[in-house]
Formats: sequence, C-alpha cells, structure tokens
Amino acid sequence: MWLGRDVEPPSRKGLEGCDCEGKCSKKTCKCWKKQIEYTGSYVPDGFMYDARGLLRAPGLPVFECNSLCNCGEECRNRVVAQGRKCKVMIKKTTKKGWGVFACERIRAGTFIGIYSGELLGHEESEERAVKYDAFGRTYLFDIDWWYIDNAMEKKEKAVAEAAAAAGISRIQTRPQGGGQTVTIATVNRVPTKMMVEAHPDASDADRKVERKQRKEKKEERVNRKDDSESDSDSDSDGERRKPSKYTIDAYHAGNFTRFLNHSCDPNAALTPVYIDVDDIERPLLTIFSKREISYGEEITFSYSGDLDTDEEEQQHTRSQPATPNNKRGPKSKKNVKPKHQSADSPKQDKKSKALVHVACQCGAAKCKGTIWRE
Ligand SMILES: C[S@@+](CC[C@H](N)C(=O)[O-])C[C@H]1O[C@@H](n2cnc3c(N)ncnc32)[C@H](O)[C@@H]1O
Repeated sequence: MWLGRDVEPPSRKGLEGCDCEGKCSKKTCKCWKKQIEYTGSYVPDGFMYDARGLLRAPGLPVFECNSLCNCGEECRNRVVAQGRKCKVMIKKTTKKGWGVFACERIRAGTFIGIYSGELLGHEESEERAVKYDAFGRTYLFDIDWWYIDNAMEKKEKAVAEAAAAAGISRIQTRPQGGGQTVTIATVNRVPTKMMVEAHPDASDADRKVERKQRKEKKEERVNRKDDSESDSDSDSDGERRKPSKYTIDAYHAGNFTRFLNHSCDPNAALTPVYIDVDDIERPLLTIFSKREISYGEEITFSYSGDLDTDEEEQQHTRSQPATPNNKRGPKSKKNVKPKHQSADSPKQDKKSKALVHVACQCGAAKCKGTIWRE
C-alpha cells in the first residue's frame, strides 16, 4: 500500500494483541472480544473464520490476530495474514476490458486477495475521480462501510461526554503570532489557555503573518463547508452520510484485484479486514468468495456494495445481531444491508455524476443496467 498526499503511516498506538497460547479461544482472546463488539453473535461462536479458514459472513468487518498477538501461525483468526492460496488468472473479456478468472474450484468464503494500491485522502481522491471519470475507467474504491460512521459517532460522543464530565464545554485551537498556536478550553464557561506556544518576541511582521493566516484559515473553513455540503452523499434511504475519509486507488499501483469487474449477481464480496492497525477508518479492503466459484468462472463483486440476492437479505434480516454498532436492531433494513459503497460510487458527486454512469455488461439475469448505483 502506498500512501497518498497528507496520509500518515498507519497508527499502531492503540493496537492490542491477545495473550492466547497456540490457538485462540474466546475465553482469552482480545481480538475475539473486539470482533464481538462489531458483529456480536452473527456467526455461531463469534469467530469469523471456520476451522478451514473460510469466511462465514463476507462483507462484515473482520478483526484478525496481529503481530502483537501471542498465538501461533496456526491460529484460525489469521487468514488474510497468511496470503492468497487459490489460483487465479487475468484474461481479456469481450465487453469489460480485463477480468479475473478462477483457475480452480474456489469454495465459498475463500480469501481471494487484498485490493491494494494507494491510500488517498478525500481531497486527492476527488481530484483523481474527475480525471478517471473522463475516460470512463476507474480504480477508486472508497472506504465507507456503514459501521465506520457508527464507530466514529460513538467515539465523538465519548470524547464530548468525557470533556463535559471534566467541565470542558469547548476546545479551540487558534493561531498566535509567529506561526504559533494556542489551545483554549472553556471550562465551566471560563476560557482557560491550556497551552501557550506563542513566541514571546513576536514582531509586527509576525503579527501581520498571523492576521494573513487567520484570514486564509477562515476562507478555507468556508470553502470546506461548501464542499462538504455538495460532497456528502445521500444513501438509498435518503439519509445523509459523510464522505469517506480514505479511498484506495489502484490505477498507479496495485495487484491482480484491480482487474476484478462488477456484476449485479456477483460471486465474491468486499470485506474490511483489520490486522496491524488501530484505526477503524483504515481496514484492508479484501475480496472473499461468497459462493462456490467453478473453474474458469469470472470472479466479480458488486461495485455498489449491495447484498445481491433476495435470500441473503432475508437471511440477514433474520439473524443480524443487535451489536453496539447496530443501533437500529435486527429488523431494520438499513442495518441488514452493509452500505459499503466502497466501489467508486461516492464519486458520483455533482461534478462527475454524469460521467461515471457506465452501462453494465455483467450479463446477469437481474442486471441493474449500470455498474454504479445512482
Ligand atoms: C476496477 S476496473 C476493472 C478492470 C477493468 N476491466 C480493466 O480492464 O482494467 C473498473 C472498470 O472496469 C470496467 N467494468 C467493470 N465491470 C464492468 C461491467 N460489469 N460492465 C462494464 N464495464 C465494467 C469499467 O470501465 C470500470 O471503470
């Protein structure tokens, strides 16, 4: 994975490893506990992989054991970390450019690959989307799963609650003279300077620079507000959601997964997997088969992130867990449909919407006619 402009290397500060000996057990495993926070009892014993390493619920987040864990290589919670085992080939298709095909029978739940490339921030991905849309082929995938929004909301709420408990109602950072900053916490309605970094010898010239910076910052804030208003997407139920923080671009760098085409009736699905990272906004985008794939069959997934079969929707409706990240409870259709519009769809902003409408050539009986949902 390459890092785009302004994207920091992954943080491992808050990463925890488990203390399990050999194989992980739910009695001792911290990674299992983390998994349960997000997926509850959606799968029988809470482990997302079965004893053969097959994923039980493609599309839901997976928290694998990581390099800080005590368990061994044989641990069942290490599948993506072990690398791809199935054989695939890249072949030209008649209507969709290159595609990826199975070179052997692939069982349901098999790990196929990591969608690698460059990890971009929002601004850079928007710039690139405009370019790629112009020639009708894009390798951008937004990381915007529904549970990430929920987790971020929960985190913001916890920070606000902790601040309120400490009597802090507001925290601001302001520029000072000489390019320095000051952080002001409003404690019980009284503004308190928490950290003054202003240089004591700030000159008139410094103050002039400071005024200029303040003006620029203000303009930037106004522009950002305008942008985020036009960027934020409505989901299929009309609810607004934030644009994704990160996007993966496999145009300049990547592996065979960049050639996976869209299908309205796919045999594989994108699945967010966490290994050596503590940031919920930065999972690996992985691809797992969701049903058996025969020798020679093209491997595809849905670019619009739909759960594609009626049976699956019904199955999810029946058994979706009421986890802390699943506030609306098991019956809600919004929860049963993982909204991982991780495949290009959020690029349907005002500037590029018309351009990204590509006629779907998947050939499925229930083809929706376009490879991105409008
Ligand atoms: C991630 S790339 C997939 C690999 C691509 N076929 C290639 O040759 O590089 C995505 C692009 O493939 C094409 N594509 C993928 N699935 C398609 C489909 N079902 N119908 C038409 N074009 C498709 C579109 O041009 C899309 O922008």
